[in-house]
Amino acid sequence: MARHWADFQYEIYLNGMTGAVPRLPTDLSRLEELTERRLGPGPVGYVAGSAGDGSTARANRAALERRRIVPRMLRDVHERDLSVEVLGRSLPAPVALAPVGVLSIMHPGAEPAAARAAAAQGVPFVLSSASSTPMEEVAAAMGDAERWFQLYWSKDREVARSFLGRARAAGFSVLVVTLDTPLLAWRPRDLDRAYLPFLHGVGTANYFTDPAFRAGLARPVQEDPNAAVMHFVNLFSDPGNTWPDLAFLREHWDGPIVLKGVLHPDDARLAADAGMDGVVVSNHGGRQVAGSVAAADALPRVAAAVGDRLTVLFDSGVRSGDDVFKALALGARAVLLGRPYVYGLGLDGQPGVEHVIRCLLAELDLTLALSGHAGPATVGPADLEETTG
Ligand SMILES: Cc1cc2nc3c(=O)[nH]c(=O)nc-3n(C[C@H](O)[C@H](O)[C@H](O)COP(=O)(O)O)c2cc1C
Ligand SMILES: O=C(O)C(=O)c1ccccc1
Repeated sequence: MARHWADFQYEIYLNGMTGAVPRLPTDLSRLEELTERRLGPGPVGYVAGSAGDGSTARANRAALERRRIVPRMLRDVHERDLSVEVLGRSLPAPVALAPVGVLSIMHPGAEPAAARAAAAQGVPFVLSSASSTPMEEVAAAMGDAERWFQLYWSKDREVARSFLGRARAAGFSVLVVTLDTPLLAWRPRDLDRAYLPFLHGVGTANYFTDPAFRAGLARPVQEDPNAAVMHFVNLFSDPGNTWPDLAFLREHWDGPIVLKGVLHPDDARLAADAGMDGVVVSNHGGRQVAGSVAAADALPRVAAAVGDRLTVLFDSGVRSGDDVFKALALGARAVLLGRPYVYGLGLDGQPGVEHVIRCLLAELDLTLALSGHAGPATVGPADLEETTG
């Protein structure tokens, strides 16, 4: 049975008959400001911050806003089904929650709260390597709901291998390997406050619980936490990796592998040549390369290059159902939702994340219907026009 996402709209109006209004805004682009007002600028600064002067994050929005939907009429949109096949799994809608580290800075419920929300709504949760909760605990909070694991590919191969084994054992099905963060970028908002969450021991839970990581420490984590943090910072990522190194991942992961942070069509082709299953077209929400191409501008080029060989996913700048529609039209099979769900978590824990997912998908359902589509399959480049102004 297809889920009727748009019913959330009537649910809200019906609840209004008894005087209730939603606890959070239904325009998700308003969440950032509200979160900052309620939580203060500190944690929100880390989440909202970007590389350089923030122009890449703005370019992500501009590239989506520049494209406008051209709705079609009289196409029978009475019965709709938003489900899609992605990497061999059937998803109820073309959306998953993006990997976001250090969620405990936003809410004490952290990753388990967000993961429960994703599970309750049936959308996949992608757990970050840099989560503030060990992956086994997050998995336990999710039952058998769909979960994917994001790998920060450690310099210590034994740690990377150990993470893959643990993730597999904990029921994570798809591996998302992030390529755009061999180093953390120049992020003035964090630099000006001299704030890096790891130095406060946040975002290291998977490492500190890992036998291979602990084997590299001279003394146990509890005895010398500062040394453990420094060890984490040193091995967290490996700027020395090159394309042939992907063979290591294929060897140690028997499910689908998706490369996150691909923007150039030639890199997408190299991913396909290396036997990968998919790519996430993403500039990390503008947090890595200042001045980078907007993700939505890169998307159609990557889709044209490898759309027939790889599953193309997208993130960076998605704030509404119509943004999801546009990403599908530009060639994405599904999108990852980033900052909006993190603000939902900060404002209201698990219910806040569920609110965000339900708003996004209700709006997508309505956008599809009002544009003449009964589901994602019929959406394509002809549904958009690009404005110049
Ligand atoms: C606070 C924060 C932490 C993030 N941590 C990770 C991470 O651990 N791994 C990863 O692959 N991407 C990480 N990302 C990037 C997201 O997965 C995603 O690419 C990005 O949020 C999309 O941009 P948007 O939020 O503007 O839509 C992080 C993003 C934010 C905002
Ligand atoms: O802040 C980020 O964007 C990010 O990707 C990250 C990297 C390491 C740990 C936590 C988050």
